[in-house]
Amino acid sequence: MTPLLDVRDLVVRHGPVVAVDGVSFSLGAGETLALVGPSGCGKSSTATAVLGLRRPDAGEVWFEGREITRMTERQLRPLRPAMQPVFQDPYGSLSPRLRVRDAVAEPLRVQGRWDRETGPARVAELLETVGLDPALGDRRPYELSGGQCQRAGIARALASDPRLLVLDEPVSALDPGVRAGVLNLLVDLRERLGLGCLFICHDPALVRHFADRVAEMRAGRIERFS
Ligand SMILES: Nc1ncnc2c1ncn2[C@@H]1O[C@H](COP(=O)(O)OP(=O)(O)OP(=O)(O)O)[C@@H](O)[C@H]1O
Repeated sequence: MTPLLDVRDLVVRHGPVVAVDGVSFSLGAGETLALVGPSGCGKSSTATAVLGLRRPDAGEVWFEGREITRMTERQLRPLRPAMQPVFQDPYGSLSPRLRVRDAVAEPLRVQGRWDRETGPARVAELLETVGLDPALGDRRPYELSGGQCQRAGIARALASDPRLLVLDEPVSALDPGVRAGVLNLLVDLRERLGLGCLFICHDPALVRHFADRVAEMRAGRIERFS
């Protein structure tokens, strides 16, 4: 079967620094692969290349059987909703200007899927899906706790009906007390929605709880899978 994501011999350089040095892995639909390793080993650089946010210097990224590495922005645009990032900083993924309700609605509007009749109920449903009271939709991000804000960012990602989530340290900035809640939410969503997840994390203990497979990265390379 065609994998959801197939990364082949990926190389990413930042000037003279070789951040990713020939990384290959694949990920099936509904599967979670964790990328673990020390700070600076190239995890985030891998993520940005997978998401098509930067072109790799060499190698290929295939998404659902299509090679996206050499696509133009125009060709890539219809695929972008299917691959959604969730970043470390919960406040960074939501515009401070927008109420949470509008931030979650924005992908629906941008993708031409907003319906004035059903849209508000869809937004409320998305907020409930991530364990937030829809009444919090009236607030702006800075009026939410870190955990609530990360949940709102996940609701926004889900508004695009993604098939792949690329989670870059999604709970690392949260208080230890709320981490487990957000992690359990991610486990639940992954199972309910059949999402493929590339889960980037520096904490091997967290990863064991969450991933089907673990790729250990060091100095730009995957040293082993377990
Ligand atoms: N925009 C950039 N410009 C220059 N060097 C960069 C840039 N982004 C990353 N690097 C370098 O590339 C290497 C890999 O960084 P990357 O952020 O991908 O690793 P990481 O494993 O995600 O680290 P962390 O867990 O600290 O985020 C590091 O040496 C880093 O300093």
